[in-house]
Formats: sequence, structure tokens, C-alpha cells
Amino acid sequence: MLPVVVVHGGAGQIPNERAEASCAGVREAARKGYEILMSGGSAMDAVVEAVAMMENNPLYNAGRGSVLNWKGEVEMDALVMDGCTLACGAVSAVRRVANPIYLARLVMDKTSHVCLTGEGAFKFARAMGIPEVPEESLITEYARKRWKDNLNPEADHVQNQMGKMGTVGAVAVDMQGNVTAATSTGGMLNKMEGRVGDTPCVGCGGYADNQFGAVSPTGHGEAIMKVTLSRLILFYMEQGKSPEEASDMALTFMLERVSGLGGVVVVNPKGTWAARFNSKQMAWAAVQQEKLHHGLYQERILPSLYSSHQADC
Ligand SMILES: NC(=O)C[C@H](N)C(=O)O
Repeated sequence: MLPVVVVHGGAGQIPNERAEASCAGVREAARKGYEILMSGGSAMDAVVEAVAMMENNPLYNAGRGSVLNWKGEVEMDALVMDGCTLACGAVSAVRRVANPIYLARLVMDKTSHVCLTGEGAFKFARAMGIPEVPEESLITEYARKRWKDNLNPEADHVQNQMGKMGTVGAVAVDMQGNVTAATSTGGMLNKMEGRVGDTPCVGCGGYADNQFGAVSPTGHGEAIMKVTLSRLILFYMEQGKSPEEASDMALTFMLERVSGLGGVVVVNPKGTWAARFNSKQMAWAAVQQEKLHHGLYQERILPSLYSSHQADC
């Protein structure tokens, strides 16, 4: 088994002026995760720290830089999962915390629950000593401008969300062969207040099981939930598919069945990994055997957003 960390910075179409920095951010996060693994750290520490680093980077739609809901507020979702025990922790629609991924991990470690939401999640953060941050500190000029532009009811929210910036996520395999997944997001641009996306839903916004592997997805949350994307990929892997084949099959199914756009990072317990997407771009990076791999564009074209498949019911 070969330890590895694979991270993504969201599926979509990244504006040219943000592309380079988005790619640099995922590379930095993957290196950070890998350093943790190489110093004997756990796969859980590696994915949580890689994701926290991207939450702190205002370029991504997670933590600082999150997109705004229709009222102009930040509500964030996050999930962690440990493939050794199937322990998982999540928060949804949480406000005024800098790193929802740390809070998700605390839900896993310190409670008997899997997911805490809204005000309850925020109160739990305070009880755990996580400081309250002003909402303003999470909001960037860029996010506010996009929110304003999209107040127009005619705006295509799914297309706009997918078009500009993304959720962050990571998967890893450590030296003990444990696999983990972590995902964090501000959700969909101009979403309704209280909207919960795929990210905190186990099997949708991430999954990890030492028997099969781990997945962290990004993309249109409602579509991801309808096909339980993360678990579907692991189901295909359980049937003998490689991480790449399983990802492509599941992403194609999501596109054809519910017109869903998105991308995933995936590992199996041996350390075979994949970063695949059916959107135009997804910033991703992986480190294994001291080698950094990274990308932004499709290498091999999957059915893309430009071929509009609609399932007939
Ligand atoms: N860009 C994203 O990945 C959004 C996230 N999956 C959500 O729907 O909340």
C-alpha cells in the first residue's frame, strides 16, 4: 500500500484570473497532507489539515470565501469520515466558525451523533472552545459581488455556482492502510436559507471504508444527493472497478440520470487514486511517493455539461 493524499478545489469553470492561484492552493494543501502522512500522521489528520488550509484560502467556496445564501449570509456544511471504524462527523448550515471541518471532526470525536446543524452546531462549537468569528471575516468582495449579481431571479444559480469556484475536499491513505475523506463547502450560490447540500450527508458528500476506499465529491449538491455519488463510486469499486473506472461510471450516471455536474477525488486502500470530473474544470492535486501530480482540465473527455442529457421519466 502506498500512502497518498488527493485534494480538490471544486468542479466548475474557473475564471482565468483565478486559475493559477486555485491550482497553487490545491498543490499546497496536498503537500501539507502528504507531509503529515510521511511524519507518521493519520489519514484523518492529513485530510482535515489539507481541507482546513483550503478553508482558510479565500479563493475557495469553503470557510473564508464561502458563497452567500439569498439573504447575503454564510452557512457552511462539512463532513469527515474514518474508513477504519466508519466513524463520521458532520455539520450543516453552520455560521460564524472559521473552519467547519474542525467542527465536523469534533462531532465525530466528542458526540454520539453524526451531524449537528445550524444554531445547535454553533453552540457545540462554543462549548468545544472554537471561537466565534464575525460573519464579515468569512465574506470576500468577490463572494458579495457574485451574490448581488445573482439576486436577479432570472440568473441560473446552478450554472453560476458551478461556473466560478468550488467546494474543497480531500481523501487519503496512511501508512497503516486507513482511508479517510473530508469535504467542506459554503454550498450553492444564493441558496435558500437553511438549504443543506450533499456535503454533510454521509454517502453523498463523502464516504470512507477501509475495505473499498474513500471519496470526496464536488458539484451540484442536489444531483449528488439524488445518486448518492460517493457511495455509488465505492459500490462500483466493490464490484471490481478501479477508482478511475468507478468515478467515470458514477459521474456519467449522474449526468445522464439527473443532468448532474461535478467531480471527485478517490482512493482505494492500496493507494490507487483518481481525480475525475464531468464539468469543464476541477483544480486537483495528489502526492504519492514524493511526486506531486496536479491538473485543472479534462485529459479524456467525459460526457460534459455541453451535451445535455435529460432522463425521460
Ligand atoms: N460547489 C460545490 O461542490 C457545492 C456543494 N456540492 C453543494 O452543493 O453544496
